[in-house]
Amino acid sequence: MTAIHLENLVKRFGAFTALKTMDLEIRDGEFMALLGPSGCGKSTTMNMIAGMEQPSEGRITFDGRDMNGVAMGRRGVGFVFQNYAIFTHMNVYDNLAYGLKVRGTPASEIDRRVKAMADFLQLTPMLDKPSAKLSVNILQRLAIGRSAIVEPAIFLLDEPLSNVDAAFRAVMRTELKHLQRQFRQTMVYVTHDQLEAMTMADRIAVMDHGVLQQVGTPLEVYNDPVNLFVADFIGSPGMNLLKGVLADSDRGLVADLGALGITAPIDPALSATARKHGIREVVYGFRPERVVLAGAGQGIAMPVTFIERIGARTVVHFGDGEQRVKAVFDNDVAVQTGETVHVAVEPGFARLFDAATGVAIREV
Ligand SMILES: Nc1ncnc2c1ncn2[C@@H]1O[C@H](COP(=O)(O)OP(=O)(O)OP(=O)(O)O)[C@@H](O)[C@H]1O
Repeated sequence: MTAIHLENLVKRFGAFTALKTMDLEIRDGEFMALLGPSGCGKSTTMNMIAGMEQPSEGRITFDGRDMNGVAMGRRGVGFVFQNYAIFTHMNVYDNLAYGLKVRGTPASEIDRRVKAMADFLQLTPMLDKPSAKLSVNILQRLAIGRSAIVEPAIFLLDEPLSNVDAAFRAVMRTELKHLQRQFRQTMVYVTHDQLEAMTMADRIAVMDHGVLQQVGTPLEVYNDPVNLFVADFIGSPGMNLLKGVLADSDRGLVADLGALGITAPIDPALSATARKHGIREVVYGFRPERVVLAGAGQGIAMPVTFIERIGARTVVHFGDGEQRVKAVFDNDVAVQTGETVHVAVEPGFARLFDAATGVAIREV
């Protein structure tokens, strides 16, 4: 296990700055996901940890040791890419054994570990199969096994599941988490898929445009996004984000949600921050999972425009135009398209953002 510290990391490719600033501590044995849209700098960050790219500024330390100038092969990292790096002229057994052989591990030890890894990844029936004949799913599983078998202190995975099919991806999410629990490696996992990050990671580093936006546990980034980017990127469907203007009323500060024709009361602690910073234009956010059906005369009356039933979950779309609301219910819900129903947000689950900066308004 090794702690990784990225300190004021910057990466430029000529005039283009791919990573504008990155300060991140990845703890010993932690599963950290680097999550963000395509081009945000995830792979660039990962390649610098691996030693494939050198930082333009800042430094990377492993357990306090500066990695600047330390070659890739001497960093003790295992790496799995989107495109599996497998020796197609070898069978499954020899691919798994390769890393141990080059390290001079005794043959009996190699045999024991290859069989244990094959068993763990359900590759035992294929051990003597030529790798060239394997399916994409099995190849990626083999690529993971081949890197994991040498038990690197740090295991880096860059979108390892993006080429495999959906059912296999779900299986591998569980297996990768198991693998990490078993070997207690420090794992850094690059993905643009928030579901992968949410289900596997201990903490998620959310990135956008070469800038780290937020680091937190899956629940922290889900419940308390620091800005509108994180609020929108995390969650499926994303957070409901309604434009509003703050106004004084006899109920204290309220957000006038224009097109919805309602005013939402603002938590006194958040009101104090908003007043202190003179914020007027806001975005009022709440998770679709926190919308509840309210009794007649309560909440907001909204027309149901569309219903998606996805197995045990139902996504109900309310309203149209700019101020639309989505709600997710765990079970089938007794509403019909075209009907007007009353909905409300569970108390304590609304979030407020400064519309000008996109930053979450927090208690001071
Ligand atoms: N060697 C390079 N030379 C020039 N630009 C590069 C180089 N490598 C990456 N970039 C650019 O840096 C930015 C970040 O790339 P990076 O691969 O880190 O993004 P990413 O978040 O991993 O996205 P993706 O999932 O699409 O790979 C992109 O705009 C990319 O085009």
